[in-house]
Amino acid sequence: MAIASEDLKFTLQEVLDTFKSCLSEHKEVFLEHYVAGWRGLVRFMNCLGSVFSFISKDAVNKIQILVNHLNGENGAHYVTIQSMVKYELDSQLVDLTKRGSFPESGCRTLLRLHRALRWLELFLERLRTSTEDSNTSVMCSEAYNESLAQHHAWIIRKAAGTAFWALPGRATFFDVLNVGSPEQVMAVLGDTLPLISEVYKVTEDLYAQNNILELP
Ligand SMILES: CCCCCCCCCCCCC/C=C/[C@@H](O)[C@H](COP(=O)(O)O)NC(=O)CCCCCCCCCCCCCCC
Repeated sequence: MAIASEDLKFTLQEVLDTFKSCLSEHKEVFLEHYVAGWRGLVRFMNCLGSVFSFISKDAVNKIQILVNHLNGENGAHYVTIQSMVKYELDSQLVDLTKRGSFPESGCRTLLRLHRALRWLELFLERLRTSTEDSNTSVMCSEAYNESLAQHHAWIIRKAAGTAFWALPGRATFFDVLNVGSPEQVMAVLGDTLPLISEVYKVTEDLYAQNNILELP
C-alpha cells in the first residue's frame, strides 16, 4: 500500500502547513487555506474506512459551499473569514434566527466546520497525551460529547457513536498517520495543535463578537 501511505504522509504535512498559513499577521483567517486544511482532514478520514463516509460527505458538501462563495462573483468578500462575516451580515445574507432564504450562507456553513474543529482539537489533544493502552474510540467519543454532540440531533449522535467504534486502535492509528515512531507522532501533534487552537479561537471570538454562534 505504498501509494496510500504516501498519500497520508502528504495529507498530514498538508494539514500542518495549511493551518500554519491560515492566519495573517493581523490574525485574519484566510478562507482559502482554511478550506484547504479541511480538504486534507477529509482525505485522511476517507482512508479510515467507509463507515466514515456519511461524515466526510457532509464535510465535503460544506467545503464545496465555501469554495463556491470564494469562486463566485462576490469572491473578493470571502478572502478572509472576517471579511465574509462583515459582508454577509451587512448585506443581510444570513438567516439569523430560523432557517429561511439563505441555507448556504458562508457564516452558517463555516460555523458547522468551526464546531467540528473544536472536536478535532479535543481529540488530537487526547491522542497527544495518550498512553499505549488508551482507546481511540473512547477518546474520539469523549471529544465528540464535549463539543459537536451538543449541536447534533439524537439520530446523528447515534450514527456518529456507532462509527467511532470502527476506529482503528492507537497503534494502528499511529501507523496510519505514517509520521514515524509514536514519539514523532506526538511531536507532529504538538506542532499542529497550537495552530489549530489559535485558528479556532480567532474564529470563535469573531462569531461571539457578532453574536452569530447559534446560527440555524
Ligand atoms: C477520526 C474519525 C472521524 C470522526 C469525526 C467526528 C465528527 C463526527 C461528526 C458527525 C457528523 C455527521 C454528519 C452530519 C452532520 C450534520 O447534520 C451537521 C450539521 O449540519 P447542518 O446544520 O447543515 O444540518 N454537520 C456538522 O456538524 C459538520 C460535521 C463535519 C465533520 C467533519 C469531521 C472531519 C474529521 C476529520 C478527521 C481527521 C482526523 C485527523 C487526525 C490527524
